[in-house]
Amino acid sequence: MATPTLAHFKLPQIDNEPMLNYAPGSAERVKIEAAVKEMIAQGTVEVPVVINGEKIYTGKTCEQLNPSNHKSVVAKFHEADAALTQKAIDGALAAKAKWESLPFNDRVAVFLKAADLLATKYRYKVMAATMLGQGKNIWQAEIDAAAELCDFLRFNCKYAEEIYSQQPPKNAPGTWNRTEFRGLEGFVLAISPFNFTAIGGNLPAAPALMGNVVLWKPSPGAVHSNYLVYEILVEAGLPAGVIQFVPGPAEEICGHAIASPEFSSLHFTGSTHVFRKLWREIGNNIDNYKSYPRIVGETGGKNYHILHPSLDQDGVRHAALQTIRGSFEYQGQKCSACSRCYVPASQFAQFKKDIIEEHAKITQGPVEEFHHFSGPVINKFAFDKIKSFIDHAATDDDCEIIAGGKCDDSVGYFIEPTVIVTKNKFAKTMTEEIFGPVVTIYVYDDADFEATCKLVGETTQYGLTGAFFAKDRDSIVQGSNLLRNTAGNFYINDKCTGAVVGQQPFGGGRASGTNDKAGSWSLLTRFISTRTVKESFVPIENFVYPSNAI
Ligand SMILES: NC(=O)c1ccc[n+]([C@@H]2O[C@H](COP(=O)([O-])OP(=O)(O)OC[C@H]3O[C@@H](n4cnc5c(N)ncnc54)[C@H](O)[C@@H]3O)[C@@H](O)[C@H]2O)c1
Ligand SMILES: N[C@@H](CCC=O)C(=O)O
Repeated sequence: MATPTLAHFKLPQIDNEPMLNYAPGSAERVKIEAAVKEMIAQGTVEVPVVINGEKIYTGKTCEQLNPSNHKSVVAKFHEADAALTQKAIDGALAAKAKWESLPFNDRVAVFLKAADLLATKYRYKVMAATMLGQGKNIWQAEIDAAAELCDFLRFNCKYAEEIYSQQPPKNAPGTWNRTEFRGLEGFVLAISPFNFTAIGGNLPAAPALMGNVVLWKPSPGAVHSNYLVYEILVEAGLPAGVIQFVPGPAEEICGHAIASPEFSSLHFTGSTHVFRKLWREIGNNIDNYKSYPRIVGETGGKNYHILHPSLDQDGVRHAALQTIRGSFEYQGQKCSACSRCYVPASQFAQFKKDIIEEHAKITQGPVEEFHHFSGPVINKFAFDKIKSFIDHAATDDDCEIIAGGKCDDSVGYFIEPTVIVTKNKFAKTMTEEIFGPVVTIYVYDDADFEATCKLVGETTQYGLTGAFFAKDRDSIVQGSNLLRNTAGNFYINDKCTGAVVGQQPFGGGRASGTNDKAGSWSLLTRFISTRTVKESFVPIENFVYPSNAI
């Protein structure tokens, strides 16, 4: 039965999800503490593969460990394989026609409802899973699993509505022109990282909202929280098959999906080398696809803070505090985390003193000791990798560790927030992505500000985020111009992390990604294939034109 269109519906007002503050004794603090305790008491959770609404327990399982205490298994998840991936593709394609023909308001309602369920009924549960599974403290879990994910789900609806309202401005007499924003033919493959529950949710949800069907391969480091998000979408009314939840071996699942002629798009967030590998696989398979696949990927970074010589004492202190936050929040495991810092020689003594004094106030420990600013890194692989950077700096004559540097994986994967000062502008820790709580400072001559801006752009292959601290407007304009192509998200007198959906659309260029800007309308345009429709109302009477008259 055709669906009648009986009105143009207006979306509810879309605003950022208000962030709660979780001060000790507050109502929300009591609730999150209770949710964490309940989740610990519940023990290991079993997570299935979900295909066409069916929960599949394959029996081939993998464990997600609690990074604060690696003896504790957060989740045992069942793994899909190539055969199940094919079943997921077939099921998704079968679900597509009904899903994309659902009226826009009904599609939107699923995601708005999911956001409301997350903000209320499931807020503390998803936060607790993000804390215990991904090693976030309360505040980091709130800004990710509650606020950012609600914002993605809601703002996507607003942006989709704006896209749908873009119609041809002109119609010749007797005709009517329209634009349809179709989903892509085939299916989208969404591959998500461990570090943001919100990104996990957005990678499949954004294309699904635009009428696509999606295979979601979550990160093994975030399976529990991601599965809860999946269940919320289902409770909100997402039809079976529209998003297929397929955890398991990345190469087997993703390789099979990318080899399918029906593969229409990659929506990826993760490391640069994995994205490049996938891009190559897609390129190698180009003759077999029904359509040219859309490749969307947000990847690594080597983000910077740079201080201008114009800063006064307050400005330097502000930059030092923002550097502590930008480098060490969530143990530096944000793609946007500050990892290198350029300080003029005239300000270095004060900056160093401020950094060391503030660093001494950082406490670190398991996430269920709720007051800690710093927690564990995600797993043994990350621990060993980050430690190797610190070990390298410890033996490098050009480098001095001025704060932190200790690593302990006896119970959880703890790495002290570490500050290195280097004389080598191309030191290993100035050039390579570490993805951990390590920041390296390079001191430049005040007279070399312009050259240092050039250096910022030439030191790494990345271009994700950067922050510039300066006092007067002329310096701000100068720095902003010189640093234009070094970052997709550029901050003036603020830290280089903490982008908010609806406020700072997020993404970078160069090796940091395709810069399609998560949390904006432009990302959504990657998952649509427009159809232009012209309708004529009046029959023609002759095929010749006046100019053909003799
Ligand atoms: N630019 C951004 O917006 C952004 C946001 C978050 C994280 N990141 C980046 O993500 C990285 C950290 O996340 P991570 O450790 O989860 O990244 P990762 O690249 O190790 O994993 C990301 C996803 O890719 C999958 N994967 C790994 N190898 C694969 C393969 N061979 N084929 C197919 N899939 C494969 C993983 O299982 C996971 O689901 C960092 O580099 C960080 O900068 C970027
Ligand atoms: N919204 C986040 C994105 C981080 C990616 O890992 C930030 O800017 O901190």
